[in-house]
Amino acid sequence: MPVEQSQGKVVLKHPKGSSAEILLYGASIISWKSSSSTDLAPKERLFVSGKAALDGSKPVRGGIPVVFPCFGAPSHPDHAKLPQHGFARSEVWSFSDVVMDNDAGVSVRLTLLPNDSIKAKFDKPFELAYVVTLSEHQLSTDLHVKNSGTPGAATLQFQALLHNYIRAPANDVLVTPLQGVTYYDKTEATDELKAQPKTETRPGVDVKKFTDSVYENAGGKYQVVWPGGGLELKTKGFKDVVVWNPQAEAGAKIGDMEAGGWEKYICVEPGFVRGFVTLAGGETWIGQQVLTATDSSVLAAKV
Ligand SMILES: O=P(O)(O)OC[C@H]1O[C@@H](O)[C@H](O)[C@@H](O)[C@@H]1O
Repeated sequence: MPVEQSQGKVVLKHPKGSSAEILLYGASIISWKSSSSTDLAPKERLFVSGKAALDGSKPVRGGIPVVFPCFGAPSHPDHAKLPQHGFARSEVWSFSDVVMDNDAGVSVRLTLLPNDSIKAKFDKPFELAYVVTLSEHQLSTDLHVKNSGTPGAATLQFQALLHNYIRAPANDVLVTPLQGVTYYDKTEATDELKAQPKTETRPGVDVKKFTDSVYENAGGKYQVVWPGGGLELKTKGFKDVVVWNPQAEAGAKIGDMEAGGWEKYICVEPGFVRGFVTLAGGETWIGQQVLTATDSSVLAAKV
């Protein structure tokens, strides 16, 4: 069966061998195995820490957590009661339906609506739908955010981000093309320095040291390459991108990070995180990413 559901998990299987596993908890994708056009053996493309909780007791350290309605510590008054990165990654979503099931791909929709625990912290009318589509070499994830209030009712203001933990040798990986893009460096010591815009000068961004950079209006299409491997990210609606790797400096302080885990991934996270999306009652916003497994020589030729 191309879509299997069991014990809080949805598994997608493509006839050509790729697969994806999604927890209803947080709609967190915890595995994506895919071949590429030049490497025909499906292999794991995401990193999940060996110490990650997968039992719904805390957000998953790895995979693709969904960040909504705030990125980082809340900075908007509507989000004041929320934890870092909001509630979407720590609520149980509902399986809605199979959207597509054919040779091109298999696709499912999960949804999250306000419940009592959310309303206690964020009493705004919203509906979230998350459509995950698996094809031979690609994984697409679309986040639909609706202000479910009536036209003329209060606006819904939010940030959203897909926190991709891409399995890659962190000390050999490069992200392009971010040269010339304005970014904010969250590794700086003070709030004042964190808020100061910098301009990226590197043709390829590495994470050999502790990196936590928020690139604003970053272009929407990125290559993540390392010797012998690579991924391409294409996005819509997510105008910004965050590049994060804690290295040992910050990684050793993360309780659910396995020893040396920071050497095994890079987070490249498309989001709308500088400023806020504002939706009037009845309006919907869509943020989309398409991850394509490919090999670095193909990507290098495109850069
Ligand atoms: O530990 P968390 O809440 O999952 O966050 C991990 C990281 O997520 C990144 O998106 C942030 O830019 C970092 O500042 C943060 O440390």
